[in-house]
Amino acid sequence: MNQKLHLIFNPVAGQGEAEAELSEICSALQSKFELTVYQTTPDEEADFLAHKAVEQGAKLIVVSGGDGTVSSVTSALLNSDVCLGIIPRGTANAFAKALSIPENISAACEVILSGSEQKLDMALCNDRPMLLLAGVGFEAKTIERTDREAKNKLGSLAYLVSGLRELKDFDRFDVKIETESGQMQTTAAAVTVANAAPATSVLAQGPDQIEVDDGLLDITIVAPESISDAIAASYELLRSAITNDHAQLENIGHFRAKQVKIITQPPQKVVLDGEMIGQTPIEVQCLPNNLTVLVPESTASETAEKFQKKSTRVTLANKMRDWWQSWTEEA
Ligand SMILES: Nc1ncnc2c1ncn2[C@@H]1O[C@H](COP(=O)(O)OP(=O)(O)OP(=O)(O)O)[C@@H](O)[C@H]1O
Repeated sequence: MNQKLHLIFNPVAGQGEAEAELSEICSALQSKFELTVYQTTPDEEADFLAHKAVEQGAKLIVVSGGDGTVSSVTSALLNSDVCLGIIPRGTANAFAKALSIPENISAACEVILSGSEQKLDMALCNDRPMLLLAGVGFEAKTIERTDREAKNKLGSLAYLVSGLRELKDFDRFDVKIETESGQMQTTAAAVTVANAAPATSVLAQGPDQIEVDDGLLDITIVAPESISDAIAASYELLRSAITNDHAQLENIGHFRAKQVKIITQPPQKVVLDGEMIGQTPIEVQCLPNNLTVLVPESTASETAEKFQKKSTRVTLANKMRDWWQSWTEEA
């Protein structure tokens, strides 16, 4: 008998033809799985449906929608042995990009049919599940400015347009950051705490590479003095994302921690995995190896290779800790 698969499908995500996309997904997956399909509605959101599927004994849940839908489903999977598949159909598809899952429906279905299981870290931000990142300040304002109408018209360019508008009058704020190894205070325009992030999440790109399975959060602080500084910082972060090299401007800081508390003055808006969740303060805690996701074979083998390079990573982490200590002593 075929393995059971529970599909959670958001019919309004993205800009495609939902009905045709659903039937494409079902016919691709039916060859190997016995499907139960749930469609999200304003009353029955993805997290509710995912909890329902888990209660019915689901061992494999596939989510198809944008980042909001994927994030919602992960909330039902914390600390469980349920495996998650992703068929991205949103505007930004940051989860899929971060895990190298293709944005084309038939290629994403192929990953469900023949991909590999990978264990990923999850995190909790103010007790809500976080798979990608929490943005404080600039990023949150950019996301808030990007409405449904703009996303329908411009797709992912809508985020860029909002970001450029926001850049024109960016604000700075005082921030106190506490981790398990120390605390610091500074003035910043954006603070980003990332568990995983695609290259398109520019403000998270302080480090050379964001590891999805290292048990650590990557914290990037951008502290420009002027608009031209802000533009230079954005450019440097973009370069860091493209070249996998860490950002090298004086007004960009980066470090790693298992948990972090961020307090700002005045309070700043916070975006969590693409959704506005309120204001600072936030507390984020990494939950190592908490989620199992189906990824392309190539992503899984890259991860295995990374484990062989673990000694290099430990050296880098030690360097980072020394840098963090000297920075906190100066602050
Ligand atoms: N049937 C529905 N009708 C109206 N809204 C829905 C329905 N199902 C889900 N939603 C809403 O869809 C939103 C989630 O959309 P999602 O983030 O997945 O897609 P997106 O906005 O296209 O993508 P992205 O986050 O990449 O920009 C939630 O706010 C949820 O309330």
